[in-house]
Amino acid sequence: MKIALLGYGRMGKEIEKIAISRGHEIVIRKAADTEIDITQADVAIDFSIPTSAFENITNCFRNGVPVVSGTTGWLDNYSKALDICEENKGAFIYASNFSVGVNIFFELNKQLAKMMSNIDNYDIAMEEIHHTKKLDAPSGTAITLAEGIIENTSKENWDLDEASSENNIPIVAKRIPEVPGTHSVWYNSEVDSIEIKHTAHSRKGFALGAVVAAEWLLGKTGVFTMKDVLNIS
Ligand SMILES: NC(=O)C1=CN([C@@H]2O[C@H](COP(=O)(O)OP(=O)(O)OC[C@H]3O[C@@H](n4cnc5c(N)ncnc54)[C@H](O)[C@@H]3O)[C@@H](O)[C@H]2O)C=CC1
Ligand SMILES: O=C(O)C1=N[C@H](C(=O)O)C[C@H](O)C1
Repeated sequence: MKIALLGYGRMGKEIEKIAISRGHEIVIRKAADTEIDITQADVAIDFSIPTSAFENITNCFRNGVPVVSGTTGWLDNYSKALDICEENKGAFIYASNFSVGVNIFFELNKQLAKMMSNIDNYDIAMEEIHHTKKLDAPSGTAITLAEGIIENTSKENWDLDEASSENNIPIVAKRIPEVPGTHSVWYNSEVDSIEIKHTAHSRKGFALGAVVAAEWLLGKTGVFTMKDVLNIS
């Protein structure tokens, strides 16, 4: 496949290595707000910045190029992007996290939330740790985890705060140099704690997942998720 990399930072460069090792060609490397001819590409992979993702993604829809996006922090515009995708009969996959491990973790988190929903005396807490260059907090992955808990319990929202409250899921975001991404969910009671945790050891898992998603998306029309790509039920 001819791939356009929309965003050529830490992730763009990691994706490039994996894409080339799987026989693909990189035809565009976009690292700023510059003009590009996206129609040269069979598929685009957007790992850019929160303020550029919407424009990058919708430019692909308008030009008939399928797009995979992993950029976080732009989701206020997500439903507008889906409308533009539909108008143009585009193809789109967004995931807050493309690694296989985290997508399994998302399902585990939902199952655990369901099990805990009728058990009293446990407080939920969540922590995400990332490198100090990360622009957004909490991470997109932490937000997806919180949404999975909200779907399956009486919790109503999340809060970037250390205090626990009746309806909130408190998320603590820590920034430590070089950490690729660590997410933990706890249920704490007076007598014990239950903890589930995912630790990324590098960016390879995110990058491989994004390339696999792009391979899977080619030739399809519509909006999909990593559950479709990985066939997780
Ligand atoms: N969904 C997932 O699995 C993962 C998502 N991410 C997310 O991906 C995004 C990128 O992460 P990193 O590569 O670590 O960041 P980075 O800061 O290393 O790279 C972002 C790149 O976007 C470029 N850029 C700026 N304006 C642009 C524009 N208008 N069009 C295209 N590129 C532009 C910047 O110059 C930079 O090279 C972040 O939002 C991060 O949270 C990161 C890892 C995994
Ligand atoms: O910015 C990062 O690095 C990461 N961002 C994603 C997120 O916000 O969840 C995914 C991963 O944790 C790395």
